[in-house]
Amino acid sequence: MLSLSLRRRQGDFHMDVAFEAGSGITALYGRSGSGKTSVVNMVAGLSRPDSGRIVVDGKVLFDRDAGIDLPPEKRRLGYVFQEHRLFPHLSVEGNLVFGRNRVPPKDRRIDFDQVVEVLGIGHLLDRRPALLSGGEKQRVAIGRALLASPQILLMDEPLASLDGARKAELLPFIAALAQKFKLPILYVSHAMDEVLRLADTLVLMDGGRAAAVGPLEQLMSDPALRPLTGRYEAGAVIAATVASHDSAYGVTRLSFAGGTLVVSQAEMPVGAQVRVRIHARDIAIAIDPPERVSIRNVLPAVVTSVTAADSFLVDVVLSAGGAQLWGQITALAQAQLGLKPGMRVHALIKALTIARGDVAGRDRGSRQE
Ligand SMILES: Nc1ncnc2c1ncn2[C@@H]1O[C@H](COP(=O)(O)OP(=O)(O)OP(=O)(O)O)[C@@H](O)[C@H]1O
Repeated sequence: MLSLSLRRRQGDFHMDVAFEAGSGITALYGRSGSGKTSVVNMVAGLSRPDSGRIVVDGKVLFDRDAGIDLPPEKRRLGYVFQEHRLFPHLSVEGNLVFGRNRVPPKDRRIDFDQVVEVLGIGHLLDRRPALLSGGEKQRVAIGRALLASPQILLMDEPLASLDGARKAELLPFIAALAQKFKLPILYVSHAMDEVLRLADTLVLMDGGRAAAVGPLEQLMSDPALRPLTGRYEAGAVIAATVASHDSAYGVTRLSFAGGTLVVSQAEMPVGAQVRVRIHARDIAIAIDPPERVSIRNVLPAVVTSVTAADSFLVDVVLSAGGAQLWGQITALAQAQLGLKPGMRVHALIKALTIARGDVAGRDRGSRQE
């Protein structure tokens, strides 16, 4: 568990950040200049806060009042940067061994062979970094950081320098790390597709502050946070499990807290954990249960909040069995329906509007997308 509370003035910019990050992947998300890298650098010991405290798993890394400020090499952190920073004169194996040798044998808790296997780099061990693709280099850099048996892994835009295909190749490896090595990860990104795929917890950074911290599904489905999440299209994100495939009709059924969702057939095994993005504009709301309607997803729900987004649109947050859905209807529709918190309604979602890219695999046990 990472717990931090930090203040630092850098030029005109004031950082004043506090949050806690538990197990799994915690994403620091925010626009350029919001302070994401500054947080990671302070945790790593690469820059010094003016005041505050940083604790990882009960170990105090920095405490201004107590006069504690461990140097980077004593912090037991792994750091993966945007660019790989591998040693060019060493082979892949040499780079990995370098990482492992940074810690005395008694403190090594991450197995060399397992790292090689999880990252799929066994066939590259003899090669020099210059002969690797961008994605392969980054996998080796991750392996080197892991083998130093860190208490937490810091990843600062590790995919930013890769093209779309390499990025897609690396995402499942990163998703597998936190679980396979029981290692919390602090992951900096300004790319929402990465964050959706990876993050358990989201820290929304804004102007040097952690403006909101919480489970990703909750923060993404909150219209009030739209100024921070909203460069991305409005909508909810729900956690679900692949329940069945129906090849005859080309559909997949996903089960989630609020019932079953039918989507176009997904290439994922039954039982896989997924995250589904449902765009606010694709939710229609009916007060009475609709009959003989083409829409397959009709979910009973309760209205949680109704807020005008602008003069034309109204945001309606719904709870479907505890899962939060976010719909947008016109102000005209709201004038006729008169939705209020507590009302029982039916959320209608066209299966067609949930595109393949909206269903992201979360099955960290496999390397499948
Ligand atoms: N050493 C420094 N001295 C003065 N100002 C700095 C220093 N380092 C960063 N800043 C400023 O602090 C602010 C936060 O920078 P930071 O790099 O943490 O943002 P970021 O959210 O990681 O941005 P990006 O997504 O562009 O990498 C910026 O306004 C930046 O110009």
